[in-house]
This record gives sequence, structure tokens and C-alpha cells, in this order.
Amino acid sequence: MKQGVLKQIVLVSSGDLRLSANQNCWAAQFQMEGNLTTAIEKFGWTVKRAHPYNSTKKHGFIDSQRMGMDVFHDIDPNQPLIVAESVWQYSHHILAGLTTHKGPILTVANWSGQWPGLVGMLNLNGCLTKAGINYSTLWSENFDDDFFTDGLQEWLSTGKISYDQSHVKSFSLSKIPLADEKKGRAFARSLKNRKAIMGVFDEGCMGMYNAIIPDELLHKTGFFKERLSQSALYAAMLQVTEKEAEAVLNWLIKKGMKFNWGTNEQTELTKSQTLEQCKMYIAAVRIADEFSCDTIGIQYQQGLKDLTVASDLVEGLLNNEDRPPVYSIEGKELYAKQALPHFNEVDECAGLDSLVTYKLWKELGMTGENTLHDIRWGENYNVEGLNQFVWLFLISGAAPSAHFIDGYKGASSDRQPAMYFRLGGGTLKGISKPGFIVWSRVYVCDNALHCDLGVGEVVALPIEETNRRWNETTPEWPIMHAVLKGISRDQMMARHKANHIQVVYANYEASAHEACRVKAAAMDELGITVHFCGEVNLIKKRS
Ligand SMILES: C[C@H](O)[C@@H](O)[C@@H](O)C(=O)CO
Repeated sequence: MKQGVLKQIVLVSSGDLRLSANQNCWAAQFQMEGNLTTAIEKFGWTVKRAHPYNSTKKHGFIDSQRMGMDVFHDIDPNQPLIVAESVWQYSHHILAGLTTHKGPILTVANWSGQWPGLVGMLNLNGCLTKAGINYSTLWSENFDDDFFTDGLQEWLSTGKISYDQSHVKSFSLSKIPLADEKKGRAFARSLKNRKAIMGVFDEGCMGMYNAIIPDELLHKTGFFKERLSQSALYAAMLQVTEKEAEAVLNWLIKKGMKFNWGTNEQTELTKSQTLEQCKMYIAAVRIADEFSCDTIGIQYQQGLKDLTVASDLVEGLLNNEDRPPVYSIEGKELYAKQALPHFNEVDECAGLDSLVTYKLWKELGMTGENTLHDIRWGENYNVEGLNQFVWLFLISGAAPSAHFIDGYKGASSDRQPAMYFRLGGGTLKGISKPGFIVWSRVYVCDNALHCDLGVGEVVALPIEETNRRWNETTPEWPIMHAVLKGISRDQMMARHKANHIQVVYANYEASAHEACRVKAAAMDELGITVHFCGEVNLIKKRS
């Protein structure tokens, strides 16, 4: 490959914006870089870190956009470059530099659930894809397995890596039953005719450039953004009375939801934090109603996090049909008996998908409560005698209780980790119930909207295994154990263009396949380029 300094790789690492997160996660990053460097040196190459450990900040991450620009300013643009990630990172810290880098780029994450490093890398991959920047990507637990070593060798010698993508099939080349196609297309045409409003509370969350749909692309689907402000949300929270907040909380307690309250505001969830979340829930619905939004997204992580509690409980409630009633100041029930689909972290790609799915599932006679999750990690597990790769989908908020074993009774609220959320607030946590799902992801590539989708199965794992997986990751967040049909771990990782994945349940296996086909047709009718991934029955089969 073309190179600056002979056989030398420049390494950069992007981090969080929050000092506490960068400090807490630095040890894992340091260890990962050591293992990665050893693997690279075995091929006779050297690694040069482009930015040092900062002893005042106590971490060695790029932690701002300006810093990223300055680091890249001093990098030879022709040199091969690796972005190494073992933590959640803000892609915009390094995106500017990567847009002008000419040498080969490789993104690498360690196969560990401890911190959201795989999630961070997948977000970066989505951002690079949207920005039209060529890159290759790899992941490994110990940096000595064949998949990683072969991939690294290929990259070192050619500057790119080829992946097995035989699990992907273009919708335009597929034939599905006419009835499914008609259903999907008719649904999409009527959605597009009516048009839909996507309420965006402060666009652009945590450097997730990939999550922003350019208006020009969005409008073609019939969706239009209403740009809302989190300041307005906070102001509306101040209008909600204690009595109204108490009513929401009592409704949840009556349903059997558990709140793990303590008294220390810094480290524990308190009742007053929960009540503030109940106010946010009411305020969000009132603003959505004021602007006739069909779906909303609260980014929370910047701005609101310095002012008030986390939005997670709010998001999970909004995504559920059975939720505490919310009334206007005049006393009218708003969005009665409906979910108000919420896109976590204002991920607009997820917002579009969420509304389409929620409405389409209704037409198909199913409940369409859906959510995004982070693709956090996964391991093989023996499920009913079959050794399967079981993904661990986890999200800091937004999972509806309808997805959980025992619904609200199986749900609890834990304090958000202090390193991310200083002012606390609780999650809506539970274990997703076994059943068949349709998974999907809308993303921007070549200045067009694309959608990957397929069928999966949520499996039940013994509680000891669930707890082990929770303890290896973030035990405060809702969890889903998913098997993606006909897709290996490495095929999925190489293909997926986002940190998030959308999931919705179907009534049974055959209906998941049917709904997947109908959804594909609907997305196609909206002008989105659709790709089936993994095993999707393209013809009607008996379950
Ligand atoms: C709290 C963290 O920043 C999370 O929000 C992060 O891991 C994500 O969920 C990214 O999708």
C-alpha cells in the first residue's frame, strides 16, 4: 500500500466528551491498544500514536472536534491510519480529519462488552459511510484469531479488506408474493400522501453524524422535521404540577413497575429524580401535541443533561401503547391509547423506521411497539441444544415494557451511571421476551437512504447467563438476547452501518417473515433502497 513513513501505522483514538467517562474507560483502551500493537508488530510494522496520554486529564482520547482537527493537522495524510476504539466515542471528534485523510483507514474495536467500544466503532462506520469516506473495519477479542489476523494482513498489504457479504440480497432483485408487495406499497403511499412530522429536540447527538437525515432525502419519503428545542422542553416541565407527576408515578407503581430508589442523589436513583422524569414525560407529550408530531426524539445527552434528569424512562413510556395518560392543560387526553414513537438520541434514521413500523404493524393486525438498541456485544451460547451466536442488544433508554417478560411487572428503574448522567434519572429496564422479531436499520449511503432488514429470534437465556451478560456490560439498561437468522457475527459487523438496530416483535415466526416482506415493500415505495439480510422467506411458508 502507499505509505508515508515506511511500514508505520498512525493510531488515533476518539473518546467521549465527558471527562468522567474518558477517565473511567481509559484503562481498557490502553490495554486494547497494547494488544493491537503487538498484533501489528508481528507483521513487521510499527505503530505511532498521533496524540499522547494527557496527565492532567488522565486519559489519552481525542475529546473534542478541535483537538481532532489539530491531531490530524500533524498526521501525514498518506499514511495508513487506524482508529482504535474500546469506548463509546463521539465520531465528530475525528470525522473532520478523516474527510481529508488520503491513506487507507481501518477502524478497530475490541470484542468486549465492558464499555460500548463496538458501539462506538459501528457509529463511526456509519458516519464514514454517510460521508463517503472509504474505510475497512475489524474487531477481535485477543487480536490473535484467524479472522482478525487474516483481515489485518490483507489491509496491510492492499489497503482494504474484502468481506463475506453473501447474506445480503437486494430487494429490487427479489420476488415476494404480490399480496405482500401490494400491502406494503399501499401503506407507504398513504403515509406519504398524508405526510408525517418528526419532532427533533435538538438535532445531532454525541457526534452521531450518521443519525442526521439530510432534509432533501427525508422529504422524498413524506417525512418533515419540526425542529424543537430542549430548552422548550425544560420550560414545559416547569409547567407540570407535582400532582400530575405523582399521577404518572402512581400509575406505574400500580402496574407493578419497581423503582430502585435510594437517598444519595449523586449515586442512587431517588424518588424526586423519578418525579422529574414524570414531568418530562408529560411535557414531551404536550409539546408533541402542540406541533402535531407523529414521532419525537429527545437527544438529552447534550444540553439537557446539565439541567435535569435523564430522559430514558420517558422514552420507554412513549414507545409503549399502555402508558400513563397525559392530558393537555385544558384536560383533553393526548395521543390516547397510542404510543408516541420516540427515537433515542435523536437518531432520525431510527425515527423514520419507528413510525413506519408502528403504523404498518397496526395495519397488519399486530402491535407495533418498537425500539432501537445498541449493538453492544455478543457470544455463542447453547440455546436448546444448538450452539448459536446470541447478540446482546442493550440501550440506555427507550425500550417499551411491552417487549419485556411480564411487561411492567418485569420492569424496573435503576439510576443511570453517574459517569454518563451526573443528575441521575432512572432507566426502564427489563429482559426482552422470547419471540420472533423483524430487525432493521435505515442509513445514508451515497447520498441516498438505504434500509437493511431481516428476521431474528429473541431467545430466553437462564437468568444466571442474563445476569452474567448484564454484569459484563451495563446492568442498569434494558437487554435483549437476539439471534439474527442466517447472519454470522462477522457478516453483521462488516455490514452494519450504525450503532443502533431497530427491533419489533411479530406474532409468530411466519408472521415475522411476512411482515418483513411487507415492510421491505413499504420502504421501497418510500424511495428507500432496501436490502434483505440473512434468512428471510421470500415466499409464504407455513409456520
Ligand atoms: C450513555 C452512553 O453515552 C450511551 O448513550 C451510548 O453508549 C449509546 O447508547 C450510543 O448509542
